[in-house]
Order: sequence, then C-alpha cells, then structure tokens
Amino acid sequence: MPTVPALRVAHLSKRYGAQVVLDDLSFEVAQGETLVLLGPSGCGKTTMLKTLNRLVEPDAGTIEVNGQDVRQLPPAQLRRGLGYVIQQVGLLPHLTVAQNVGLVPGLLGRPAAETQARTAALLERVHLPAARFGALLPAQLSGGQQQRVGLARALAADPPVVLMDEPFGALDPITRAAVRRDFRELDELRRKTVVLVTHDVAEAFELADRILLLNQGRIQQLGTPRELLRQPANDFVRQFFQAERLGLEMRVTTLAELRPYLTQAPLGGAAPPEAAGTVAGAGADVAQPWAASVHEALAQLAQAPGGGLALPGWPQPVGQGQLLAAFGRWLELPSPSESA
Ligand SMILES: Nc1ncnc2c1ncn2[C@@H]1O[C@H](COP(=O)(O)OP(=O)(O)OP(=O)(O)O)[C@@H](O)[C@H]1O
Repeated sequence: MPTVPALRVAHLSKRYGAQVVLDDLSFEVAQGETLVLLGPSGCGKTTMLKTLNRLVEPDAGTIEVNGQDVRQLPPAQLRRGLGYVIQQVGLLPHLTVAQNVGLVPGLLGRPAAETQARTAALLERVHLPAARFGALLPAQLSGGQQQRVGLARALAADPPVVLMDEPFGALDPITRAAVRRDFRELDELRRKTVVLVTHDVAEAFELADRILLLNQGRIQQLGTPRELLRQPANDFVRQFFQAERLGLEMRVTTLAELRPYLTQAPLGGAAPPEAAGTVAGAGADVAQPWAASVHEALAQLAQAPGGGLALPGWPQPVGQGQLLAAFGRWLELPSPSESA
C-alpha cells in the first residue's frame, strides 16, 4: 500500500506584479486519484497546474511528486516523468503520429522495439490503429484524433502522474463527449494520478474523484463532486453550481437513493417496458446496478427507447418515465441531504 501521496502541495503562492494568482494553496492528491481543478476564468487553474511541472516557478511553497521535492529535479527530467496534455495538443507537425507518441520514450533511451510496441498498443487503445494512422502527419488528422494522439503521447513513457489542461476544450460537443468517454474507459489512465483543469462543471463532475474549486487563487472547497454540491463550504461554492444544479444532481444521485421514490407500476398504466439491460455507464458498477447514477441510467435507457433497466430485487424493468418521476419526487424534498 503506497502511503506517500502522488502529489503534495504546501503553502503554494504565486503573484504576477501586484496580482496574487495563487494564494497559499495546500492539498494532496492520492495515488491513482483524478483531481479536477475547477473555477472561473482567471482563477489560477492553469498557473497551479504549471507549477507542478515547473513551467511556472512559485514564489513560495513546496511541491512533492511521489515524495520528491520538484525543485531537486532538473525541469526537463521532471517533465519527462509527468505526462502533459494541453488543449492545443502541441504535436510536432513534421513527425508522424507514431513518432510523436514515441518521442519521450526515445528521449528516455528506451529500446526502439519496446517503444514501437508500446506506441502501437497505445494508438490501438485510443482507437487510432497504428497500421492506419501511425504514418500520417498530425495535419492529416481531425481535432478529436489529434487530441487522442496527445493523450497517447502523454502516456507513452508510462508516467505515474498525468497533468491535463482543458484537454477536451477545443473539440465540438459531440467529439468532446466521445473523447471524454475514451478517456474514462482507458484502463491505463484509471490507474494513474491525474490532475485535470477545466472550467466545465459537468465535465468536472463526470471525471473527478475530487474537485478542487478555486476562486481568485484561493481554495474554496476540496471534496467529491457530491460533497461540493450537497455540502457547499460557502456561498461561492453554492452559487458556482446553481445554474447547472439539476444536471449535476442527476450525476451524483444514485438509483439506490431513488429507490424509496420509485413506483412499481409505470405511470398511466401502460405496459411495463421490456428489459433493455443493466446500467453500463463508465462509472456504473455493472454488478451493482443500484449504484449507477440517474445520469448513467438515463444514458443507458436512451440507447434502447421504450426499454427498461433490470434492477436486482425490483419486480419489473424500470423505464425512463418511472425514473424521471422518482427523481422529481426526490428533488421535491425540502433539502436533499446526505443520509450517510
Ligand atoms: N505570465 C503571466 N504574466 C502575468 N499574468 C499572468 C501570467 N500568467 C497568468 N497570469 C494571470 O494570472 C491569472 C490566472 O491565470 P490562469 O491562466 O492561471 O487562470 P485560469 O484559471 O487557468 O483561467 P482560464 O480558465 O481562463 O484559462 C490571470 O489573471 C492571468 O491574467
């Protein structure tokens, strides 16, 4: 059991001229955790991320990666050990897709055959088989494909920590959802520690184990999406999620929570839906369908119009109408509060 956190940030501060951009930030990120840095434009998210790989040097405070103070490592060496994905992708235009992915392992002196095999495996995993895409130049790919190459490149040297700055920011909504799904389903990434910057609240809720919400360089709250939504630390946190509250509640409310509000018969006395399967969303545990979120359940139902979800211990498949009605009843509670 690793006891050292993957990242430990203590009393980090940075100012540009008179402007305090990072104000005494302290937090830790556990091994394998995905931490999302969230906050309004200009709150310091990118600056925070860049201090981790020393693209920005803080004025005060310390940063440890796997127990090692980043100032003890030459920046170039530090950066090779930290994956980095940015919105602009930053692929080298004159190198092929495969050469771009294999660049860092090559710099680290890994054997060419090993790098080639790893590059092929990674490209396969991001749905860009090397046989078809490996020899292309970045300009011959779409934005979404380039972003996938960027992800493969960041993982190529198998860094324990991956930093991502608005990695899906430049993509249209449909491509963005697809690349995000690939991101969530990438086994390799699930084992890694990820720090991801976004200003998209729904994206943060979809990807984060915990969210660090910043405003004007200060931590407003650090916690799970559920904690931030249901137990906001202050008015800023409450206000920040207000506009998208309904959609976010769907992402954090589980079917188990809705169970007391589910009616057995579908509304209007229509025939019960046929079972369309169990919930298979990325965050959903197929073995425990009740642990799925309302959002995941609705996404599953959307794939089988008119169908229902088979839930263990429930007499008939649950349809979309039943689910939404239960969610509505649940929302009408005076103030949804944590039962645990
Ligand atoms: N090199 C720099 N010189 C001067 N000011 C800077 C520099 N880099 C960032 N800033 C300022 O620091 C503040 C925080 O910037 P940062 O890019 O970290 O914000 P952000 O939260 O990532 O914003 P966004 O979501 O818009 O990308 C901003 O006011 C910005 O203008």
